[in-house]
Order: sequence, then structure tokens, then C-alpha cells
Amino acid sequence: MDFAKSLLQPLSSSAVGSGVLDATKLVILGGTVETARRAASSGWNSFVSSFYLTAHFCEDDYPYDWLLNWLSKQPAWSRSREFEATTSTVTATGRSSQRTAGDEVEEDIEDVIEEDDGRPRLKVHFQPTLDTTHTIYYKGHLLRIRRSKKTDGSELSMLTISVVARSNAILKQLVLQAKREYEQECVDRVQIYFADQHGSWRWSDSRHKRPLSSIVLNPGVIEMLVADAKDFLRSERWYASRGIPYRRGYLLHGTPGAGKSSLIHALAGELALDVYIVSLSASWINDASLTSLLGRIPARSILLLEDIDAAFTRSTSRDKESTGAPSATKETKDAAGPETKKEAEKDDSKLSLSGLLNALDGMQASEARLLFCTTNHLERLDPALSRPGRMDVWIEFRNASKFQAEGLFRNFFPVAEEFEAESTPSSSLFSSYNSSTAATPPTAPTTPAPSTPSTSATPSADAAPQSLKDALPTLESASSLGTTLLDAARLSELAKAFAEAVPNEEFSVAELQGFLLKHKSRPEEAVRQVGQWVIKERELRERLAREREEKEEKERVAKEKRRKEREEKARKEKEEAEEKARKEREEKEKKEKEEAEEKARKEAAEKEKVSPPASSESEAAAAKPKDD
Ligand SMILES: Nc1ncnc2c1ncn2[C@@H]1O[C@H](COP(=O)(O)OP(=O)(O)OP(=O)(O)O)[C@@H](O)[C@H]1O
Repeated sequence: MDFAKSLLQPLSSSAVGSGVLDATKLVILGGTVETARRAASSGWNSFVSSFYLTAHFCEDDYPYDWLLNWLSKQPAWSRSREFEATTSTVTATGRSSQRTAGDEVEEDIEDVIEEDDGRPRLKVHFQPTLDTTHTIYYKGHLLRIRRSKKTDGSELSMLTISVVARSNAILKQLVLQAKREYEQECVDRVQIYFADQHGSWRWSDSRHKRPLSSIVLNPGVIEMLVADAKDFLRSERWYASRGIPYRRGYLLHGTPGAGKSSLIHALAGELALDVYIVSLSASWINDASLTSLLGRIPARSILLLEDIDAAFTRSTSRDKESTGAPSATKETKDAAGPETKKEAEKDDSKLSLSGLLNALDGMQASEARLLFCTTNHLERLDPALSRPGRMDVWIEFRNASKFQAEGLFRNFFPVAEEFEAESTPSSSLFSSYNSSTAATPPTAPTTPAPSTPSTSATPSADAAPQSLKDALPTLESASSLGTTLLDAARLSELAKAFAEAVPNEEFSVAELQGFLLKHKSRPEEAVRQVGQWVIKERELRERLAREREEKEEKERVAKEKRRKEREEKARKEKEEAEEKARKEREEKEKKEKEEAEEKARKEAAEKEKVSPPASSESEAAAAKPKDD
């Protein structure tokens, strides 16, 4: 204070008004008090904080999803006065849309289910806006929860939970409970994760489990696959005791639209496994990013490499020198010359076969996972990739057999008993067909055999097979029912008639499904129309094939024309160049000759000047005076 007084003394003595003095005193006093208050407050805060245990959860890891799912069910969380409404899920049941809207409201709001007016039902979730702190009671403890963005520029969200407690047991309990609840909700769903361009796994979708019975394959294939996968999942010790890497690979190859992806998703549901999908044709995929991704797949999950041949058309070629060893280190690249360095950098942006093999079964590759690879072009795969140990089980997919056509038909149409039991036609879709139709022993789904599409006779309304003809007389009465409900015997009869009308292995299951979808409430009509559809499809295929051929022929002719034009142009240019060279040569020779002649002439003239001819000498002698 004395110091302040001494500072203020000159002011007072210089007759400044006492009002100014008082104001200045007030400012100094206020500043001192505020500084003291802040010091006390920060001391108190750090004192209080020292009692808090804090856990951080980042969006790119599973506990974040578990906790957000748990929080979304806490009234205190959803009753926030400043909140975000989002259909982007924080729950285990779907993150299908990205709509969000921030607002401030005065009233309590519960989750809202939008009315089902024919559009998909979206569940709207409410959660506090970013950077607001919330307190929630949990088992007698007060939790302080804050959602914020990470500051490392990754745009990822963080969840920070603090609690006053002596040990972190309460936080562990919370995480485990959130995990249990999340998994409970996942029971009927399959979680799908995609590799993103940052080299991380991103949750992408949560799909309803598809019953295996909805997949129609030839007898025994599904049973074999399920038994094999189940056997693998319970054989960890067996593998460990024999020193065999605990991994299993399945190669699903063959015609498009035959059910490869569908089978994998149905199997994931059956075995309660999550699916991790990498697209090897993505431009950002290279050896390093793939190795890192495949090393971070949780145990007991499915790794799916779709269209594995596509990776090889992008940039990968079999590196003959490659031994599968890791690529050059940064130091060795720096030590190399600029050209080599450029080459090495170019290589780094590619996926090589050795890199892929390394990622699949190198030291870093995770174990206890089922690898599924799909391809429509088995012939494009390098044998190193498809050999046993990497791909232990091969399953070939062909166009629909008659057995599959019949199974698909059964799946589509409800039988009356089931319809009554389930009361909704859509829920019974895919449910009536069961494995009782697939009781024959498994076919060996190992090495591929060449596909042999059926050349069976064209079915038509006139030339309908006997079973179809048998079915037709009763169609009229059945179709008068509107949504036709069939008894089991009738369904069986129609399914057989349908299968007989469909040529063996000529159309994919997806194509048959497309046809049946057009008649999904009219099974009789489907049977009646299928012969016509087959004819039309064949005509369409022929037309498309013809158009493709014509296009290819046009392209071939145009290419040939361009080639000839190029050759003609090159020939002309060559001739012109030769002519030009010849002329230049002649010109040059002519010039040289002229120059040589000129030179010779000049030399001769010079010579003449230096030594005159003998006749002139004698003339001179004659002209000399006689007295000499
Ligand atoms: N065997 C099948 N059983 C049941 N549905 C099938 C079958 N095959 C195909 N489908 C249906 O056809 C559609 C395409 O199937 P899917 O994507 O599984 O075929 P895919 O063989 O993986 O095709 P692609 O090789 O083109 O990726 C899906 O809607 C699926 O329901």
C-alpha cells in the first residue's frame, strides 16, 4: 500500500482532482482482489481435480461407441438443454444417416421414432453439443462427462469421463457395463467395418443378421462351411500346440451374383462375428498401410478382401525378385540416387503381391481371424495367393442350378401356416426354406472345376415342362386370392415347376431373384411367366452380345484404320525425309563440285600470273636492243 501511495503522491500533489485519485485506488484494489480470487480458485480447482480419476475415449476405438450407446440411454444425457439431434447413430443399431441439427430448447426430449410412411424409419438421437460438461450419477458416483474434438486435426471426437473415487474400479465397471449393453443390442446385427484412407478401421454399418437359410446353394455347401468355421473357432489350442498360425482362409470364386458376399454376411451373423472389409483396389492401399490394417483386426472376426483380383489389375504384378521381405527402409532410399529414390517412392504407393502375402501371414498379421477372399476371376490369381495355408477352403459359385431355383422360389413365398404365424408377409420372406431340402451329403468344395453352363431346351409357354403344365390349370383360381397364400404342398409343386422352367446354370441367382421380386406376391404368375422371361432374357443377352460384338468390331476396324493411317504417315514422313536428305546431299555435292572447280580455276589463274607463258618471254627477248 505504501508503494501505491508513493506512486499516487505526485498525482495528489499536482492538484489533480480527488475523484481521479479515488478511482485509481479503486482500480488497483479491484485488480489485487481479482488476482487473489483467481489464484485461490485455480488452487481450489487443482486441489479438487487431484481427487478426480479421468479416462479418455477416442472415437476410433470401440469403448467410445459402447459408452456413447450407454450414455444415449441416460435421461440426464438426452435431457441436455443444448443438444445435437442426429440420426448418425451412437447406438449399436445403426449409423445410417448423417443428419445433425443443433438447437436450444426448454423442454425435456425423448428419443423420437419417425412415423413409418413408407420411408425407412430413422431413430433420432439427442446428445449434448460438443465441449459441454455433464454430470451423471452412476452407482453412487458423480460422473463428469465431456465430449470434445481432438486437437490433432484428425476431426475425431473424444469422450472424457471423470469421477471422484479412490480407485479406477468404478470406471472399469462402467466400461464393462457399456460393453455388455452394446453387445446385447448387437445380438441381432452384424457390425461392418471398412478400412479408410487414413489406414484406420471405421465403423460403417450395422446390418440385420441374414439367416443362413436364406442363402440357397447346392446341397451341403453351407453346412460344410459353417462346420469348418465353427471347428476353427474352437481349435485355438490345437493350432498353438502344433505351432500352426491360427488363421483360416476361404476363397469364394465364380460367377457374379451367385451369393458370395451374401454367404459371408450370413455366416458372420450365424457365428456372431464382425466383418472387416478392405478394398484392395483403393488407390491409397499400399504394402505398409495393408500390413498395419491387417495387424489391427480383433480376434474372432472376419476379414473380407472383396474382388481380390481387382488389386492386381490396378498396380500389382508378381514381383519376381520379391521374397516377401519388407521394402527398403527410409535410410537406404535416402542413400540412393534421385532416380532410384523416385522409383522407390513410386513403389511405396503400390500394393505388391509380396506385400499382400506379407500382410496376410507375416509376423504382424492378427490371428484368430477368418479370411474370406472373393473373386470372379480365379484364373487371374497368383497360385501363391490361393495356395492352402492362405486359402484353405475353396468354394465355387456357379449360375443357379435347378436345385437353387427351387430353393429360391420356396424362400420367396410364404406358406399359409407360416404367414398366419408371422402375420407380415415381408418378415416371412426368406424364412420358409430350410436346410431340410439340403440333406444330401456335402459336395467337396475344394479345387475349381470348369463351369459348364447348361444348354437345356428353351422353356416356353407352349413347350412347358410337364410339371409346369400340371400347375397351370389351377393358377386362375389361386391368383384370385390377391396376395396368394399357399399351402406347403402347393408351394412345393410350384417351386418344382419353377425350377423345371429355369434352365440349369444359365442364370445367376441374383437374376432369378430379380425376376421373382417382380412377382413377389403372385407365385402362380411367377411360374406362368418364367418361360417367357427366359426367352426374353436370352434374346436380351443375344442382343447385348451382338451389340458388344459390333462395338468391338467397330473398335477393331477403327483401330486398324488408325494403325494404317499411322503407318502411311510414317512411310510418307520417311520418304519425305529421304527425298529431302537426297536433295540436300545432291545440293551439297553440287556446291562442293562448283567450289572445287572455282578453286581450281582460281589456282590456275594465280599460277598464270606468277609464271607467264614461254612465248611472251621470247617476244621480250626479241624486243631487246640489238647493240646488247
Ligand atoms: N445363392 C444365393 N442365395 C440367395 N440369394 C442370393 C444368392 N446368390 C445371390 N443372391 C442374391 O443376389 C444378390 C447379389 O448377391 P451377392 O452380392 O451375394 O453375389 P456375389 O456373388 O457376391 O456377386 P459379385 O461377385 O458380383 O459381388 C443379393 O441380393 C443376394 O440376396
